[in-house]
Amino acid sequence: MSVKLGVPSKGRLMEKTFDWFGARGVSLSRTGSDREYAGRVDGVEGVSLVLLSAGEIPRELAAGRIHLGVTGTDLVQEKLVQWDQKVEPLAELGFGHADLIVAVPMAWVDVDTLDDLDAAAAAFRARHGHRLRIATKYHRLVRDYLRMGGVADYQLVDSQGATEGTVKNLTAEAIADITSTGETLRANHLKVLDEPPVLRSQATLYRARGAARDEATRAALSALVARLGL
Ligand SMILES: Nc1ncnc2c1ncn2[C@@H]1O[C@H](COP(=O)(O)OP(=O)(O)OP(=O)(O)O)[C@@H](O)[C@H]1O
Ligand SMILES: O=P(O)(O)OC[C@H]1O[C@H](OP(=O)(O)OP(=O)(O)O)[C@H](O)[C@@H]1O
Repeated sequence: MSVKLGVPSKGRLMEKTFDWFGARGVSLSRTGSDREYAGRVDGVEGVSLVLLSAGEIPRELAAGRIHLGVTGTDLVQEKLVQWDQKVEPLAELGFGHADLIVAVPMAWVDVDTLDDLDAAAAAFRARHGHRLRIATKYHRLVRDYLRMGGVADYQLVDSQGATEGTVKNLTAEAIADITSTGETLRANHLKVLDEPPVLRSQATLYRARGAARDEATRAALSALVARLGL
């Protein structure tokens, strides 16, 4: 069996991942038509490329269907319970940097910290009869962060995209999402809480723990990892 290397199939992470491997003598490329999710690996034996959504790579690693995978730290830590028992980070790749943050409307001049948010949430519930809504797709990470930060009286509402728009659309009062330049937040009149972020994320190469059970796959995996200088 060959080593299966999972790489994001499109978007911001794919090209930079190809560049990162290329700079280390391992050439990744897409084959076939623009729309065909097929690819090849040159420069090292016994490795095949699996093009996947970045969001699915954590699950594929945990299931052992791919041996190595590139995806964001945020997606691994959100999607895998006890992620460090399932995957091992081999290298931070130095791109795809983004912070997972909590943001509130700029107009909330009294809310800058988690303590302020907790007070605002209690006041909101007293006034409106329902809990303050925070829109996010990072349910697990955000719930843990708010619990540690002492924020109690809120509810998470699911948002799988365009999360910053939920406040304007009146489906949430606050959001928790990834930001890099901050432009999307500013354009939607939101400000980041003056606290450490929930998580600082970047693209990372992970190895599936417990994958590569046969000797040939283990040897090919070791050769690839050595070739990458890890
Ligand atoms: N603005 C940004 N700048 C840098 N990195 C970002 C930004 N937004 C998201 N990311 C990172 O890119 C990675 C992939 O996110 P993305 O939402 O594109 O994946 P996805 O949901 O699997 O996409 P798709 O399902 O459309 O393939 C995540 O790790 C995320 O942290
Ligand atoms: O700080 P910025 O540089 O403005 O980037 C942040 C935006 O980028 C991501 O969205 P993406 O483009 O992946 O679209 P999405 O809303 O569909 O997730 C993220 O969810 C933010 O909305």
